[in-house]
Amino acid sequence: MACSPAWWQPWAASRRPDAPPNGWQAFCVPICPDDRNIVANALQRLAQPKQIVSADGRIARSDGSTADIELAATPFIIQGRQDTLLVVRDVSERKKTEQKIYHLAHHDPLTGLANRMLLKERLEHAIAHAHRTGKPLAVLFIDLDRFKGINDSAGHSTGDQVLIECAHRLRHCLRDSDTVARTGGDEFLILIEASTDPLHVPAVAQKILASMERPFHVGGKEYAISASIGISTYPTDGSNVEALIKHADIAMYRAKNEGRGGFRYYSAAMAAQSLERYAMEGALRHALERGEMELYFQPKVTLQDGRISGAEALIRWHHPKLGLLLPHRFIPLAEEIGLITELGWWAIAEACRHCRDWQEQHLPPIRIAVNLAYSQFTDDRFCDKVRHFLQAAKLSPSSLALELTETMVMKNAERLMSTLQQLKQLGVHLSVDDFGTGYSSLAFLKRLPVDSVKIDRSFIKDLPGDSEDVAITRAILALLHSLKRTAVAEGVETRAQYEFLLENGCEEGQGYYFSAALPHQEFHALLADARCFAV
Ligand SMILES: Nc1nc2c(ncn2[C@@H]2O[C@H](COP(=O)(O)O[C@H]3[C@@H](O)[C@H](n4cnc5c(=O)[nH]c(N)nc54)O[C@@H]3COP(=O)(O)O)[C@@H](O)[C@H]2O)c(=O)[nH]1
Repeated sequence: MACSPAWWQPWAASRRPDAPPNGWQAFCVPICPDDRNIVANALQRLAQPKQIVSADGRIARSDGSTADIELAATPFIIQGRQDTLLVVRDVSERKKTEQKIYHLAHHDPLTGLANRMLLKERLEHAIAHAHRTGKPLAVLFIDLDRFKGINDSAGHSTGDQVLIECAHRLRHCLRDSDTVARTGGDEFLILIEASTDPLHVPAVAQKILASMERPFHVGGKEYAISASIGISTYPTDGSNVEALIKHADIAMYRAKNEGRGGFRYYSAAMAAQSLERYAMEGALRHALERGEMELYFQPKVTLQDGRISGAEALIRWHHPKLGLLLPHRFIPLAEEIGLITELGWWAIAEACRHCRDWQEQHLPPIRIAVNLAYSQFTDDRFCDKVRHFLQAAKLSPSSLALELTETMVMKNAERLMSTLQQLKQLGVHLSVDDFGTGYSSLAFLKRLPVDSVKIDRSFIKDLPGDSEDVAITRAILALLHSLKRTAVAEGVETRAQYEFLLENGCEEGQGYYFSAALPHQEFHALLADARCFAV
């Protein structure tokens, strides 16, 4: 066997044997010991005539590093004698590029975690292994709670830093043999293999939840999020990659719906509910274009004289199969799937149109109130859009009231303050809904440019019998009066409640004692009647 001098170069001239390299043993010297068998095995296949064989291996460089090589052996016959031409190429650069491409294709560029493709590959191997060994495995589907709020309020680069830190914390909660993947914006999948201890997976889930609840520090500011986790296990919850991921996802949705910051194992009952949810989602996406949404109107009454001062527009859905649905059956879903903004603008346009119609028919003038969703209100052009809808309906801004919950305002007070001020300048009436449930400070309430505050029905419910609610309601009324805000009591259901509120100076009330929410024709009739609710 004769080798060209180039074969020895990378390995080191100084280490070249004195005698010219000869024979298989000598040829193998530069090849890394671990790879010699691979090369030898490949060359043995040359025993088959006319066969070209190739093999990959590594050679040791003089500096201690290694180079990737590719060997191609071609048998040939010269003057009746069989020989072999062995061509060896340094393919280190090509290998590096291949590895780079593989890494890019299998990893998330932001966090460096595995991506969905790699997770699926590993899960497929893990399922095969679990099938052979009988050791179960678990898939954890993690979705961050309130992450979108960070992106919306602090910007995407802050959001990115939070995601990087999340990835770091997740890795710390797991063994090296487990796989953590980022599979979407704020979604992560984890593969836990060979979890024979039944307490191991819930313990990991708890550890992850605790680690996500620690505050995140970015750019000198502190951010709080939590995580919801769904868990599926092999073989109980599925026998293939798709089923296990889908079922962990369903369980995650359940964890989220049950209050966030927790984990749930998948169960077959969840699948049925999830099908129901998908059907509901599909129907909701078409409800507006199919004309299935309707606004109902509940009167607001001036307690002193019993006259209708306004109405709250409350959305209803005529579901083609389920009949008339109240907002709690579909508003949370509309929020989740991003449809709430469209529904919200439809409600504003529709409420303005009805209010203008009543004015044109010379009914007693009233102000129409519409509920806002948080995502709708955080739109930078919110005020311009409101102005546009008012102009389109030819309605004066003072005839429109917008209701925001206290929790909504507290979520991002500083950013929303400027929108509130713009709306105030426009002349729209602003009202804080569900007051008393959101822990806003008195100083904060004083700064809020709102006209009226609705006292949450939980304080009204047990009036006047419950001494604590009596004290709280009196305190809220005194506070609102000193801040010169109009007080509106929600959920007034009895005459005793009405009298208590009237005696304590509450200006307006809304509730079944006066009227439930009504379809627009019935509300029109009530208004035309110039009905006075005072007794
Ligand atoms: N973003 C949007 N949210 C909307 C819209 N329309 C409604 N909503 C939200 O749904 C919440 C519930 O509405 P609804 O089921 O219609 O309930 C309202 C009343 O029917 C109910 N109510 C009224 N009087 C009483 C009463 O005496 N007792 C009692 N137990 N319930 C009563 O309260 C709801 C109105 O309350 P509030 O808004 O707090 O004044 C609704 O609260 C909105 O959050 C929409 O278009 N967009």
